[in-house]
Amino acid sequence: MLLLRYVLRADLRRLILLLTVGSVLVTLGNSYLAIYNVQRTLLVENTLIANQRYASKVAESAQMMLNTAQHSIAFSASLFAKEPLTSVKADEEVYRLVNQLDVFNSAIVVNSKAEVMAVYPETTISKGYVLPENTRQSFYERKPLISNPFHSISGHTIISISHPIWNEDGQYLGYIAGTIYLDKNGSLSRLMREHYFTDHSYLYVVDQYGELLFHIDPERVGENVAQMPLVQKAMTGFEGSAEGRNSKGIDMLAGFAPVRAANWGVVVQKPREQVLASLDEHLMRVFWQSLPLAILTLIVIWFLALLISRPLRQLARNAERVNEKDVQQSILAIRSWYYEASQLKMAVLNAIGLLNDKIHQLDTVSQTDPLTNLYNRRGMQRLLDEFEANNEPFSVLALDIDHFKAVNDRYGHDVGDLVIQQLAFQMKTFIREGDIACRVGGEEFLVFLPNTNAEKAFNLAQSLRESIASTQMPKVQRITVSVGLGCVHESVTMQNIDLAIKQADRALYKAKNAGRNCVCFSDHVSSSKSSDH
Ligand SMILES: Nc1nc2c(ncn2[C@@H]2O[C@H](COP(=O)(O)OP(=O)(O)OP(=O)(O)O)[C@@H](O)[C@H]2O)c(=O)[nH]1
Repeated sequence: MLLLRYVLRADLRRLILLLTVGSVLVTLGNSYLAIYNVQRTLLVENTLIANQRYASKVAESAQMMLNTAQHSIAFSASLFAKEPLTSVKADEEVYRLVNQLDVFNSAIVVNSKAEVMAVYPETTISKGYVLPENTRQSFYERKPLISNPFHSISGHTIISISHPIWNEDGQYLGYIAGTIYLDKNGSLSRLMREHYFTDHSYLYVVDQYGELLFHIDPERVGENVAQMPLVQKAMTGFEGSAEGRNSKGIDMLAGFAPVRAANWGVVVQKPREQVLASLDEHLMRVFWQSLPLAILTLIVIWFLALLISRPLRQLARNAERVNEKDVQQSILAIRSWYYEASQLKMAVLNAIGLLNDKIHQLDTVSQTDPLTNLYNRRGMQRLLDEFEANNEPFSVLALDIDHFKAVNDRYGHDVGDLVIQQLAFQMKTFIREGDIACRVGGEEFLVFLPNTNAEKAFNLAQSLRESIASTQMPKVQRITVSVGLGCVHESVTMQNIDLAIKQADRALYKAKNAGRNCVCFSDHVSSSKSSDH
């Protein structure tokens, strides 16, 4: 809401700020997203590769252990080929197998009648025990075997590694076998446990039927997980990696590798969420590290926005007060340091110049009499204000055409106008530079003579009157004027000015009464003591 209000009160600076800050934020967001995506892909790929390598390494170790076990059993079987298979010899061999290698949990020698000849350690099975039919795989197949996992009579899940015993004549004497527990006491289990991870990764081993041979949760050993897609991949006999769900519905990144000697699959996996958790931390670190620079960037943007918008802002502010006197000065002072601002500044200055000219024109028109182009009463008042402001003494002539009514009556109004125009022209030509003539009524004029005393003014008035009287006028041949004179000598106040004009009027009246075509004046003109003559 606040942001909306801020935008709605938009000015250039805010817009630049919003635009640039928005762009920076979008760019930053994009960068974070890109970093996140690239890092996530990398992390997932690296985890998959790492898990595959680990699975491969563990599978290799298991393979080596099984190979060692097979070689040991094969060596023991070869011993009986050279020497007669006696009970004592068999006892010695099973004892050696279990204790020397630390691979087998138990060992057994079965003779050609499927009777146990030797067993170590003696548990539920003892010498003379005849193997039941369903446990005679090694006995019948007569070849080196790694059995499928099975539950022993003693309650362990075990595998058996067996080798047939042939004497030198090729006669089958039975077989020797070592067993490995798959539960926590077994050598295979110990081997797997060495590969425990501390980072939420874990591994498990399945046989060719998808049964768990090893799992970090010992309770799950023996469970069939063949339906799990990851397990199915691991059971293909190839090394690889894949993403998939575990039995609890958790997304996993898994690597797998086969133990070919036993058709097993080793799977190493890590929850995807755990892998990506580090990425979130990483991204937060990137965010905090880039924050000072981002803040600095925003400050620089703010400063630049200020710098760019400043001349335009100042121009706009000045445009608001275009009527004020000093506006042109303040616009000239604006530092328009780039092209657009400088052009705008010129345009605004030109516009203000034009406006002032226009105002001046209108002003002049409003202060000028259209018929004669002399000042009218309004123009005269401005003049008087200046006299007062400058405390400038002056004399004033009140001038009126004699018997002008007769002119109008005889020649018509148009001729009367021409006469007024001609008279005005003659007055303007006659008066000195600095003197000012005004038309204040139909055929009444006031002529202001700055810094001119009464005597000088009187002489001037006489000359003007004579000049008019001797000038040829349109149609009417000749006209005369009567002139009254007033003066302001000192203390040029508006009151004294009014008094001087009134005195000039009265003097004019006097001149009319004196027979016209003459000049009369008041000698005391600037104070109430003045009187007319
Ligand atoms: N043509 C013309 N006549 C004007 C104008 N303004 C005033 N008048 C006339 O000027 C005449 C002034 O006459 P009056 O004031 O009686 O005085 P006068 O006839 O000049 O006689 P005195 O002043 O006493 O000598 C009137 O007839 C007005 O109509 C104008 O602009 N043009």
